[in-house]
Amino acid sequence: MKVKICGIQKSHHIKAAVSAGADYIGFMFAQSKRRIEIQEAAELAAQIPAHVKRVGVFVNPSQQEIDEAVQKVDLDLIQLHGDETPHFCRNQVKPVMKAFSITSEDDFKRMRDYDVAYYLVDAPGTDYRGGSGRRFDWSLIPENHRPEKLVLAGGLTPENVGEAVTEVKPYAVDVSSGVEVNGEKDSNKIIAFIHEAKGVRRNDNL
Ligand SMILES: O=C(O)c1ccccc1NCC(=O)[C@H](O)[C@H](O)COP(=O)(O)O
Repeated sequence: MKVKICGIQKSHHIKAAVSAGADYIGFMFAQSKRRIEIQEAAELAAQIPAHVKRVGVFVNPSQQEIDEAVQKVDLDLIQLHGDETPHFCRNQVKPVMKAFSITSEDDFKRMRDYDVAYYLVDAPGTDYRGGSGRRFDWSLIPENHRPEKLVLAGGLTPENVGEAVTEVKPYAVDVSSGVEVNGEKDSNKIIAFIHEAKGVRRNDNL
């Protein structure tokens, strides 16, 4: 199981995520309490080994904004959380992970218009367009929805990610709020989440 840790802002959280086996690390460039400036993200990204993918998260960005972040942060993937059109997604220089808020089965029909590398399914945002810490009803995900391209997000935690992996069988799981304490990322939670998602037994590291 692949794991993406989103909204990282500190170097020691990158170290925790990388050492526990994270596959993707996300930087928030959109309006969010987790927002980071491009220059800061570039400095943090330099600490990420090449086998871990760097993801830039945007909401309705301009092309110029994406291009600048791709170049300065050396992004591997672009995550789009707004109302970006299929055409906009298709015309990016890096693979796109398009986020969809799920409230009904119809939301999956909308996805058919998009030809992207990954489809991230998330609960609807509250204050922002993502990162709400809320779960959506996983039973809305159609059985045949290309599991090799599905990224499950929304309200995942170290406690429920094992169940999510077994039930939904996505390509990857994505988390932000569930690895935070008092609104800040927490290294122990990051490590626990990655281990639970990947099925690493707790005493494997002893
Ligand atoms: O995290 C945010 O603050 C955010 C704000 C605006 C757009 C997207 C945002 N997050 C994107 C993510 O990839 C989150 O990990 C995903 O929405 C799940 O969040 P959570 O339910 O908090 O685990």
